[in-house]
Amino acid sequence: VSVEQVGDNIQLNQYKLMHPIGQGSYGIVKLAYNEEDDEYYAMKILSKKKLLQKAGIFGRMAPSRKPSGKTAPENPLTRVYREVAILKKLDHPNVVKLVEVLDDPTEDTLYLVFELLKKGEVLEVPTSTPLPEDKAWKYFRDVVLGLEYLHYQKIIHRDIKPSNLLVSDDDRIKIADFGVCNEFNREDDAILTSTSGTPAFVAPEALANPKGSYSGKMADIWQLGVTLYALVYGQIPFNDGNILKLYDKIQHDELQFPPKPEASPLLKDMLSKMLQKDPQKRITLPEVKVHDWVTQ
Ligand SMILES: COc1ccc(C(=O)/C=C\Nc2cc(OC)c(C(=O)O)cc2Cl)cc1
Repeated sequence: VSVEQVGDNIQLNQYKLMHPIGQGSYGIVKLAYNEEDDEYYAMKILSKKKLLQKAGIFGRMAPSRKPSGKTAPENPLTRVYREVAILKKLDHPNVVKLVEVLDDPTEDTLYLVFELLKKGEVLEVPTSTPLPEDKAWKYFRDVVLGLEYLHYQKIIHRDIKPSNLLVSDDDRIKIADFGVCNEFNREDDAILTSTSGTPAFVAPEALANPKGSYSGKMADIWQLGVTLYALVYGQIPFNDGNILKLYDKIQHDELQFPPKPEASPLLKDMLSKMLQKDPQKRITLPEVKVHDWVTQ
C-alpha cells in the first residue's frame, strides 16, 4: 500500500481520501475517489492497535479450545482477517459490499473499501421528523431480506440500528457494519454469551443473566424491532441516560407507543411481536416475512 500526501489529501494506491462521512466506535469512514475507475467509495479506516485494545475490554472471542481444555483467547486480528475474508464473499443487494482491503502488514492501519451508498444513513435518531409509515415499510422489507441472507450465511449482525442502514441512490437499504462484531458458528444459531453493539439496542435476554447464553438470531430480531420503532417514531422505545436504568427499562418496562405520529394497528402488532421480551415468544424472521404489515 503506497501512502502519500498529495496536497491536503492522502493518496492510498489509486484512492484519493476525501472528507469523513461516517464516524463510530469502530473508527472513521472517509469518502474516497478511485482514479482508476472514476468512482467514489466509502473507505473505512481501522487501527489494528485499537482493535487489539478493544478486544481486551469487551470483544470476547469464541475461545479456541485447546486439547488441555484451556481456552486461549484468539488473536483479535486473526478474527478481523477471518471476518474480512468472509465479508468479501458476501453478495446480496441488501448487504453493503466490501470491494477491497488495503492492508500493509507493516502498518497499523487497515483500510476497507466499500461501495458508496450516496444517501448515507437511513435516519438520524432521535428526530422530530421520522419516516412516514409507507417509507418505513419499504425500507423494513429490504432490511428483512438482508438480515435473512446474513443469518443464512451464519452471520449474527449484533448491531442493527438506523445508523447501520445505508440508503443507495436508487433508494434501497443495505445493512452495514457487520464486519467486526458478530459470531460465526457451525450450528443453526449462534449461542452468544457476551453483549456487544449499542446499549439501547441490546436485547433483554442478553442483559438478564450475564453468565447465561442466548440465541443470536432472536437478539437480531429484537434489534430489528427497536430499529423499526425508531424509524416510525423518531425515538427508541427504551431510553435512559443512566446505563443501569436503561438496562432495567429494556428488561422490565412495558412497550409503549407515543400517540403521535399515529401508527397503524398492524404496524403496532408487528412492533409488539418483535419487541417481545421473552425470546421464546418473540416472532422469528420467517414469521416476520409473512406478517400482514409486511405483506400488505
Ligand atoms: C451523506 O452521505 C453519506 C454516504 C455514505 C456514508 C457511509 O457509508 C457511512 C458509513 N459506511 C460504512 C460503515 C461501516 O461500518 C461502520 C461499514 C462496514 O464495516 O460494513 C461499511 C460502510 Cl460503507 C455516510 C454518509
